[in-house]
Amino acid sequence: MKELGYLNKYFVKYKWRLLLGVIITIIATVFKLVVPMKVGDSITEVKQYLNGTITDLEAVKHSLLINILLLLGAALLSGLFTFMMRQTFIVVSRYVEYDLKNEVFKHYEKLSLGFYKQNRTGDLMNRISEDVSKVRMYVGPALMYSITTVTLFIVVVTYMFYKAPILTLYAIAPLPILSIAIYKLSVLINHRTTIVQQYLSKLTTFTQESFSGIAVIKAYGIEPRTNENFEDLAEGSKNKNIDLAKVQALFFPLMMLLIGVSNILVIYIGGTRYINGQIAEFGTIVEFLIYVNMLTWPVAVVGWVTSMVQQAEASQKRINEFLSVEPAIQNLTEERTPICGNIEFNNLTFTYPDTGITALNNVSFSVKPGETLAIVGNTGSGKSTILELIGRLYDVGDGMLKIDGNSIKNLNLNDLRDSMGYVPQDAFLFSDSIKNNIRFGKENASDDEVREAAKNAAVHTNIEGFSKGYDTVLGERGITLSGGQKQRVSIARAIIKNPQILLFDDCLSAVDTETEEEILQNLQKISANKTTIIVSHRISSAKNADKIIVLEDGKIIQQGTHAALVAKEGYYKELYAKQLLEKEI
Ligand SMILES: Nc1ncnc2c1ncn2[C@@H]1O[C@H](COP(=O)(O)OP(=O)(O)OP(=O)(O)O)[C@@H](O)[C@H]1O
Repeated sequence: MKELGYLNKYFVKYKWRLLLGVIITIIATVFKLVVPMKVGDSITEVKQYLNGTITDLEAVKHSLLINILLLLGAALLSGLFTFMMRQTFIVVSRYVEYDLKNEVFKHYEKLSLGFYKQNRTGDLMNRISEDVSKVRMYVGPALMYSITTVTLFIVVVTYMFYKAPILTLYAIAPLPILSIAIYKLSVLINHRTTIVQQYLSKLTTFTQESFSGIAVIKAYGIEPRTNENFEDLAEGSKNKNIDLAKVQALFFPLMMLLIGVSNILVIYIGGTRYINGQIAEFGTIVEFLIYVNMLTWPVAVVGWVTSMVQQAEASQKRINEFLSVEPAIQNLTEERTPICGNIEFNNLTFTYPDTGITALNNVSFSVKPGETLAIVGNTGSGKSTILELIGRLYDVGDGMLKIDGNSIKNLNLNDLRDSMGYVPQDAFLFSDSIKNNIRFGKENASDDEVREAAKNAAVHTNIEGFSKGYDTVLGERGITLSGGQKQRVSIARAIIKNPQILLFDDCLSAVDTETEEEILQNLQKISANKTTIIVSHRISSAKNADKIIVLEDGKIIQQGTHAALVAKEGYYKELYAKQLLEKEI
């Protein structure tokens, strides 16, 4: 229960509703008690009439009618309060589920990229959905059934003891066995359910991957092999489901068996004691039969609830594990720090903490507002790492990377990120309209602003070509954009933000050279007093930059303007010559 203690704050938050739930549960239980009492009374009266103890038939009939009305009233009220009880406990559990999901999601968002690399997306999703659902079972049904059981036990068993103590002992004797048996069975069911879920998750992942990669599967003609793999997984899943069904099928027969034993005991012991005159009223036997049946479910539930709580504890432990992860990147100042865009790398060496790869080695350069810096170099030479560090997606040692003369860590993280328009290497667009994807950079942008940004990113004409224009929906159920179109929508998203620093990570690679030229010219106008950094493999993207740096294995091997670099022997000149040749061919 240590881990579940985390939820106490939610119990405090919803204390009044929960208290109301407890009161309603007690009232519902008291009304439940009236039903067997009146049945017992009615049987006793009929028996007394048959014995001749009572002779007035009309009085018996009248009394029976009153009992029936009371019984009906009590049953209705008990039903109404049971309904209200569910409305309080189950509704509170849904509120807690909602709060917890939001809390976990917000925390996930704060965590840095390293966390996402260390943990699988499936795991993250499971903790926010499956695990939170299991925790809800503790807050809702487990709590509700525990309170019902305790109240019912206190009220019913006390009354039973008052009526016939020895018979009560015999009647409730098999109930602990029932509770333990159900607990054991629930543990088994939960264990097998977990296995079934694991198989289901494998099956879902396989299906999802197969359909995402359907083009590759068809192109390679491997449908039969894929079918076989699917069949194997489905076969495994089926067998595990059958295993689960076997133990689930035991649940009710086991309950029935133990209720049967209690019933037999009540009839036998009750009958004998009535004959011996140790029980005054015949109706008590019938009344006890109803009580035993009433107690069975709550007692069975003790076992079920125990395993539910165990599962919730395990799930909360998993949730707490992630909630206790501190974001590696912390905002160290609440003070506002507007950004001008003076970027300075000073003998910076950076090693990725998780892989130990040194991506940058003693790198120094600077770039001012109004300037464009181009970074070229082989794949894996550290170009993207430079942009990630400027965006503070990773932290560097103190003082190595300065913006506007301050160490990047001393800047307000929100101001820093607000001042940036970052276009990553793999353009990621959301399953939403093109308009909203561009607006992502500026939430309240007008249609005209969206259009203007798209024009500057040279994608306006393409978008107009779609029948629904800017309202065209992208993603799984929408249209698929070409690689170049995606890159340009992603550029429009950065442009519309009108940031002080523009970071383009090889985001023109899928665009033809003419369009590239058009975009670069537009960018020159837009970024007149902004700091722009363009990472590229193409000289055409770099040639107009104010400064160019060439990276190799994390080190700057050349720097200068295009004119200066083509005049010197080295990587840049070779690349230029090669790309010029390719263009001519
Ligand atoms: N998130 C990361 N975690 C660990 N190592 C990384 C990470 N990103 C990149 N690396 C490693 O750092 C080195 C530099 O990578 P980087 O992405 O900066 O190169 P790049 O020049 O941008 O390459 P490309 O042109 O292929 O995009 C590579 O060896 C890469 O494997």
